[in-house]
Amino acid sequence: MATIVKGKDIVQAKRKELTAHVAQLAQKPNLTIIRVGEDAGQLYYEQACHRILGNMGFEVASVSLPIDTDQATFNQAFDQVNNDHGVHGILLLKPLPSHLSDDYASQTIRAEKDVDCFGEKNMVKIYQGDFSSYLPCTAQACLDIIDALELDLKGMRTVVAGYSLVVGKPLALALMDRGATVKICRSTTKDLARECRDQELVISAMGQAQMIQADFVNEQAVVIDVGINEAADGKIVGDVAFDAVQSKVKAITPVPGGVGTVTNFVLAQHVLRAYQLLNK
Ligand SMILES: Nc1nc(=O)c2c([nH]1)NC[C@@H]1CN(c3ccc(C(=O)N[C@@H](CCC(=O)O)C(=O)O)cc3)C=[N+]21
Repeated sequence: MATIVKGKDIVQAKRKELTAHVAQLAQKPNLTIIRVGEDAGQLYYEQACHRILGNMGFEVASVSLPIDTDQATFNQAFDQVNNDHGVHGILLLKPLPSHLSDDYASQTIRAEKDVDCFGEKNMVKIYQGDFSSYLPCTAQACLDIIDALELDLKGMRTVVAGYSLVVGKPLALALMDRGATVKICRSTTKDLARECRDQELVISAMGQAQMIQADFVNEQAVVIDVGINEAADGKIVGDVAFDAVQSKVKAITPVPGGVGTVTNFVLAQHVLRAYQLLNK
């Protein structure tokens, strides 16, 4: 039986501290979420942000644009949020509809407001090995879970399955920076089971339910499930076949209640940092 790694246990004490800190500020730190369309995963995250950051004393606002918004209108809406002095952190929900590019937003976002690290300035730093600025919240959440488990990443055989700009790629770079031996896979990797089977740490961020099965893992493995997928019955599930895998491995994060919970807390930390940077 695996240790079930609950996000709540990792963030609970720190959440109290952060809430107390926020209560003492002159003004509520503001997170503004920009969403185009009505994607289920994005709405789920957005609602969680409103509820959880709201309860911690943040001000959370949403700018919701229709799915057929054109590029000029999108850029204009982005400018408005980026230039608004009342906004401290910006979360642009991904993915955007395929007819829209985030090039303009990524090139112009004020680095201090870039709490999910999609802007070019912050992204380049990560590529250069400078992790002093923001890391995307979900990638940071995985590192926080690794730290809570006190895993020694030096030389650790690690698979990152999934290579998105918001999770897989920055996470792989951060793990390499900490000395891990990182193998990057994706859902189309030939024989993914074979690539995962002898790994000490398996992180799945592919966004496909039931991808990681019991024969992908060994008894010593730690499994971090980043996936957020909607099952046929409307429930949210991860990338890992949880019941089968948890009976075999050393430790595993559940969905919901695992990485997502920590992601939300990291976002709150980043918005507080944005507030501090902008009020210096
Ligand atoms: N630019 C960008 N960054 C993202 O990080 C991003 C995104 N776009 N688009 C959508 C997906 C989805 N996602 C979630 C993160 C946390 C929860 C979450 O907080 N879940 C909690 C609680 C949910 C609840 O209690 O309702 C949990 O799993 O325990 C959910 C979903 C981030 N995404």
